[in-house]
Amino acid sequence: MSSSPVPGTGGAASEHDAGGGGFREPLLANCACDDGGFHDGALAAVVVANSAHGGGSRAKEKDAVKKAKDGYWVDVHHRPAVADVESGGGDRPLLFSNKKVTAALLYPYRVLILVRLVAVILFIAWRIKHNNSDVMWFWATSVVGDVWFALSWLLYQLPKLSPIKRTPDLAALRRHYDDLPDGGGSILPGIDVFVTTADPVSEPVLYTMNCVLSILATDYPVDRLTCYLTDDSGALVLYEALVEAASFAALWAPFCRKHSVEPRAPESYFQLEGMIYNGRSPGEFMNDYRHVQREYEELKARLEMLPSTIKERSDVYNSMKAKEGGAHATWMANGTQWPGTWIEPAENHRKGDHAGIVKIVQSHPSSEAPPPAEGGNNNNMNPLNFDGVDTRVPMVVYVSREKSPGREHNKKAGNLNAQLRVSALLSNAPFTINFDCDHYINNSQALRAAMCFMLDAREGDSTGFVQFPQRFQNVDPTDRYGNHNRVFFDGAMYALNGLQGPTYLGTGCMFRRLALYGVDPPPPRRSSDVEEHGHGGVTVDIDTNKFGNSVLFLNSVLAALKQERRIAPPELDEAAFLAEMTMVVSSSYDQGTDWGSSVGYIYNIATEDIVTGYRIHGQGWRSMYCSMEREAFQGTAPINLTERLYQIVRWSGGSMEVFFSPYNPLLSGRRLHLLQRAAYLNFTIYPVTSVFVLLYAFCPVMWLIPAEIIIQRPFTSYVLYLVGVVGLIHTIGVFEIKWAGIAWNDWWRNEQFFMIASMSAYPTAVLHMVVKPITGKGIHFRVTSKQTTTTAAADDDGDGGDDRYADMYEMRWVPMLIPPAVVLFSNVMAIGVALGKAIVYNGVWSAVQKRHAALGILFNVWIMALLYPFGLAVIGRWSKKPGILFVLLPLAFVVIAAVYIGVHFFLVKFLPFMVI
Ligand SMILES: O=c1ccn([C@@H]2O[C@H](COP(=O)(O)OP(=O)(O)O[C@H]3O[C@H](CO)[C@@H](O)[C@H](O)[C@H]3O)[C@@H](O)[C@H]2O)c(=O)[nH]1
Ligand SMILES: [Mn+2]
Repeated sequence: MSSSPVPGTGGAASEHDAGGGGFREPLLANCACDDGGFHDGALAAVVVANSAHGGGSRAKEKDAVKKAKDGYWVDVHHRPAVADVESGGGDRPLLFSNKKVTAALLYPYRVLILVRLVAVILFIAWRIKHNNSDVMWFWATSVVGDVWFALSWLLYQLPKLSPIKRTPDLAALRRHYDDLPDGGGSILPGIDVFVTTADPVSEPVLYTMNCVLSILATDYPVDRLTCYLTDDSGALVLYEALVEAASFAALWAPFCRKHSVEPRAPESYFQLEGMIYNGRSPGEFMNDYRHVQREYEELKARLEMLPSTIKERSDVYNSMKAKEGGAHATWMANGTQWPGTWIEPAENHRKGDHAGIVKIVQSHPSSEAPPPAEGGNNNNMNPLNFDGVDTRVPMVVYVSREKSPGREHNKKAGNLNAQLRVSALLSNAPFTINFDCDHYINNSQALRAAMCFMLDAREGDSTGFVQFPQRFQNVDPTDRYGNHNRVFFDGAMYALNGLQGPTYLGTGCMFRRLALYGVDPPPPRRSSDVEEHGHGGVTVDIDTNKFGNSVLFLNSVLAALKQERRIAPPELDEAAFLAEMTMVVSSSYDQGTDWGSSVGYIYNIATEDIVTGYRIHGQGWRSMYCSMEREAFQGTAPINLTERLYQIVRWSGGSMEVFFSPYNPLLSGRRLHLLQRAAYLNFTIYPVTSVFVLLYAFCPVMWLIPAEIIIQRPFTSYVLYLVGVVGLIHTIGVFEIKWAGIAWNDWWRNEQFFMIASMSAYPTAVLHMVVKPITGKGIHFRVTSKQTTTTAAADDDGDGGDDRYADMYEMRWVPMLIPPAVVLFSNVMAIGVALGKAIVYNGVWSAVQKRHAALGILFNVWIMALLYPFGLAVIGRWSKKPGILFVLLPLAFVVIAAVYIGVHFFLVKFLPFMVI
């Protein structure tokens, strides 16, 4: 396919400008997600507000930012005739448009990269030539460090040379797949949606159910969608919560459809303050809204009560059965014992030791009464008027895989694989999408958007997965701990999008089922090939060694290869079918098969996401990064520094594990694009950089010793070179910020977090790798804490501020925090002492010495600036007052300088031989 840029002319209708039948503009103008409820006044204002934008100035501001962002991108024009012949796609539509960075921005960006490359080479050559240092071992190590920095920067930078942005064309998808002229309904393919949860305690049930509800109410044909929740703890609470959520969905989903509500996660929706009504029935909105909100409050109350409801019920049953003796079981509402974990743990009923469970919570809509004909459906169950609205709810399935003591369960990857197999038996949709339980669908068009990429005429068939950016809703406005990660999500990922595609990021990713099964992409079709269904031209061994011992599962793989779109469960003797489903989630199913290696999500690596994406790319599939005007998904991020760093340990350690695995990007992945390979290589080695960063960070200590120690002479040229190469990184950054459409703050936070992690999380991960051959233990997948301290820490400091970010001010000291603390402390000391020395030796120091001192201090200040968020974390709740460090630090410098001067003159007088 060839393409030519024609700036300024519109390409295919984009998600944003799709008119009429397409996606409407975001419904919400002003979504300050404050805790405040929805007052009647506000509600009235909503309905009246209509086009008079509630949050006018903010909306305008947003518009301006958006324009500025898009101003740096131009359409890549597609010449249909060429592509159609090449792809053999015949009548298949183009479903997305491409944009690339404008030449005016891209070329200077590339030139700067080249300039820096040259500068770095000159710098290293200069250092080697001037091997003159007061501490030679340090000199040698730092030269090695500089070479490493250079290589790792290259691996990081080269894949970013030609970023691409792609916008799904939802209107075209509707035209070609939904509103078919002959009234044939929708021909969209099925999607199996997976939600994983580790347990109901570390991952609040309310979040998980909101995730499920956002799926059940999303805009996709209900009979093509199945929602699976896999509970890795086998807890009855989660099963019953799912039952409750599915039944609430019967009200929630039609309400969302009728009033075009966004987002379709009720907790977030009911927190919205102002919105423009965009549905079809403004007159009925207020009444419906109040009714649904009341019902939702009741659902929440029931969810909260579940543990005690279950406990009380179980107590009653247990006392009834007391005479028969036996353990204290946990009982389901229907009077049978729960096969999973019990409140009072017992043999075969405790965490890590329980049976596999598959329960259909809500059956497939086809097995129920057909949707109401126009004007129908005003039954007693539903007091609202849902005339003409599809009131059906997609199929909902609860899964908990079997756990046995002494077996490796492979954490999230194992969980997802079990889900993949169960779904193959039940619905076998050709596409799957998975969510962490703390993420929800924020844009009800998101699944359709992903489908635009999967079904596109050009690259649809070779697209293995479609990844969306991860966005977070609970991060403080200053993003103190760099949770938004925009440099990664909007920089690195758009960059890869111009190569073979973004990496898999763990959540919000739609997969082609076959790509997950380890099947190769189909060979490019030529125009002479006839349009055929099925995965033509690829041979796959479908055997039990590869896929395991379930005949039904093997059949499902065959069906998937033929692209038979089964979505309703096969008709089979129910008992036998249940037995087979339980078998595919048994804890031994994977053993001796390719699950976890060449089939499914990959095992034994803490970042199952990166490596699974790598495996799929290595087979030649491509992936797509899907950006939407209204964020597709939202999730939560750890806003507590300790938690955040644990997460980084897992990511960086997991990434390095990839290097020492069969998925090493230097050696494997036969069909990887060269620069894509470079990017993956960078992912697997970047934490090593921290070893050298740490070394440099300790340099300021030299101020604390009496002698002047110069690590590289001539020192002035050295510092100037450093300023040059570091300065160039930031100049390149200025360009990158522009095309990535991010703020300077995002960039700076990223720099700061790289530094903080380089002193804590990354070296910890490196250490893990070093001792791994001895201990045999990999990086532990520790579930990221999601507990909100909002209620616990209710404003006890009386400052009246909101405590939404209470968790941010709590730092748990753990060993990995020692190095940054030492660096921070020695920097503060060093600056203070340097100040004292400058005063004491005023008039004694030569001009050169003064210059050296000034340059040294420059370095200290730089490190302090990078460590700023860490400094805030250290002072805990004091950091609520912005800018406090700017008072505290100078104070500390002055005190230290004074102490230094005092000690100095004391020594001069009494112990002259010890003068410092
Ligand atoms: O034994 C386990 C452990 C975790 N999970 C699930 O895995 C998901 C992610 O776990 P979390 O602790 O929230 O990890 P994060 O640090 O938030 O996850 C990021 O990093 C992970 C890789 O390290 C990716 O898998 C995630 O998608 C990505 O959001 C959650 O839904 C968990 O329920 C399980 O199902 N079983
Ligand atoms: Mn998470």
